Amino acid sequence: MSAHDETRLREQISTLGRSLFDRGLTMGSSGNISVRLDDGGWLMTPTNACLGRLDPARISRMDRDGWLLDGDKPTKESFLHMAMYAERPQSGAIVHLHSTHSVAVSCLPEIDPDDCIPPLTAYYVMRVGKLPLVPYHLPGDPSLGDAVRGLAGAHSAVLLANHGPVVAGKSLEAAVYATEELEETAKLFLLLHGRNPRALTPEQIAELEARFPRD
Ligand SMILES: O=C(CO)COP(=O)(O)O
Ligand SMILES: [Zn+2]
Repeated sequence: MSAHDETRLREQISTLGRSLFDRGLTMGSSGNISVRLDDGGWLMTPTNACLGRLDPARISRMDRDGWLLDGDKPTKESFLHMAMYAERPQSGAIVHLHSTHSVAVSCLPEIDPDDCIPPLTAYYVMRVGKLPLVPYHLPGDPSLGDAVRGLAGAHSAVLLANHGPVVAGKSLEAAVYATEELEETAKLFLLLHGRNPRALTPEQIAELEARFPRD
């Protein structure tokens, strides 16, 4: 990857981070973003950084073993991102947010831990699919990586209990789109609570998956 490409990726992380933050999709210094590099390493947002005010030059660059090569100290969830990448060679980027409605769903006692949000809309099926719940762990706890490893091969998105979503995509743009779709569908799910909404049928889901395969 050329220096120009890496510069472009650093700018894209900062631009999309600001867009997510400015729309209230994560608060304070919560959330983190990573992108896989051609050499097997990653760019990751620094720990305790506000996604709305990232400095492209200070984004952490790590090698394929997770050692910091330059930039600020990486997110405390770096091993969570790396565990997900290890299971998903097709994924080029990961977004983790504390987006309000998704976090709200992650706190509900009655959700199905194998599939937290029903298939309410076509775009949710196209961008997210089945969303498993990962049991609660401390933020930054290395055991979170192990918990995600078993699920990430079959799922591009997981929901951390009482915490928030972690979403992988082929590109950073794809991961951001999927995270936004997840948040909007979590909002719909909560809006429709108690109203017995009609979810898509297995046939409708199969048709979408055939026509618009996810990564
Ligand atoms: O969302 C977060 C932890 O889960 C934010 O942590 P970092 O500031 O270390 O990225
Ligand atoms: Zn978090």
